[in-house]
Amino acid sequence: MAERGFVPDPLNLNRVMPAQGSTFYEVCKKCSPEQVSIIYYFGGGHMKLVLTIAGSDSGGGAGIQADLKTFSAHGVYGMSVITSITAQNTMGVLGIEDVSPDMVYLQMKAIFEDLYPDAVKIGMVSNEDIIKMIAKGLKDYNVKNVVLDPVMISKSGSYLLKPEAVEALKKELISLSLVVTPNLMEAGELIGKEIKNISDMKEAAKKILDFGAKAVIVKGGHLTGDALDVFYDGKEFYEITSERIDTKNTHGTGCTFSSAIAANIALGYDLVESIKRAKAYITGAIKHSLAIGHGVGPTNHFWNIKIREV
Ligand SMILES: Nc1ncnc2c1ncn2[C@@H]1O[C@H](COP(=O)(O)OP(=O)(O)OP(=O)(O)O)[C@@H](O)[C@H]1O
Ligand SMILES: Cc1ncc(COP(=O)(O)O)c(N)n1
Repeated sequence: MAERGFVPDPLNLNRVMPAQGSTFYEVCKKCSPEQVSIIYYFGGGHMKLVLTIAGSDSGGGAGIQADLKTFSAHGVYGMSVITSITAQNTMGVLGIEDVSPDMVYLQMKAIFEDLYPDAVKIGMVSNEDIIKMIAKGLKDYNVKNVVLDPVMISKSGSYLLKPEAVEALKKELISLSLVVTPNLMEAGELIGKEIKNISDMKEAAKKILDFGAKAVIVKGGHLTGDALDVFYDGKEFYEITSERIDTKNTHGTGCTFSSAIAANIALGYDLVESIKRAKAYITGAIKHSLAIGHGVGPTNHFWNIKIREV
């Protein structure tokens, strides 16, 4: 059944695709979270572009790999600036090798001078020199719509940001961001106080906003009870909640959530709506997470896309 320029998926896979030549693109508003909810636009030339500046996770569950999968699951065109290469799997991080700051800048130049993104997500930034170079790139190319995930320590306990670089992250990147997405520990590091409850989360959001971000969402994934995140934009607090899913397979949740926010911003949703959509997406990705590997398995980035029944 064709509607508003869309035709049914020719493979009859319960997915809707745009009619040839259509310029219409949107995420399906009618679909329930359990249904196929992405409509792909294949008309060419109209895809939104989203960039991730982050570390590579060889295991594919977090970092650049999670970000690009998330972008694809939202029907946006994904690009990457790699800051560090990690040798990593579901059990831990075996090693980290940082990319040189000059090479980080060159990747940014290559992208911004040709494929200017509609939104940018920043994840693992590793050290002070890389942070300064990213800040320079964002200023040189007047980059807006930055979603900053201040990644510090992996779930498996490895430092992904050198502890002495926390100040540089605060000083150089937060003020260039549309929204910052710390988890409890990261919010605590940024404000120098342990975060234990919702009232602490609100206090942290306020203080981080004072560092110059336009908005902050403090994620409560590591609390108990419902998975409650606190959003603050300087005017209002929103508590964005979902059921807590009982699974150990949560590798890359933060990366996936922040990338989904960036993808939704690129698609044209306002910040609060982008966060609500990203929350629905990460909740589904955790619900359908993958019990692969021997440790903390990854989320399922394509849970909402029915590709083929097997
Ligand atoms: N078990 C869970 N059930 C439902 N939602 C969850 C669960 N764990 C995390 N979340 C949600 O996932 C999103 C990411 O939060 P989380 O606190 O896990 O980020 P993070 O610690 O930065 O992730 P990462 O360690 O992968 O960087 C938030 O919206 C959070 O509420
Ligand atoms: C390259 C990279 N970036 C981010 C994370 C955080 O993800 P998690 O906390 O789930 O390990 C990671 N492990 N690796």
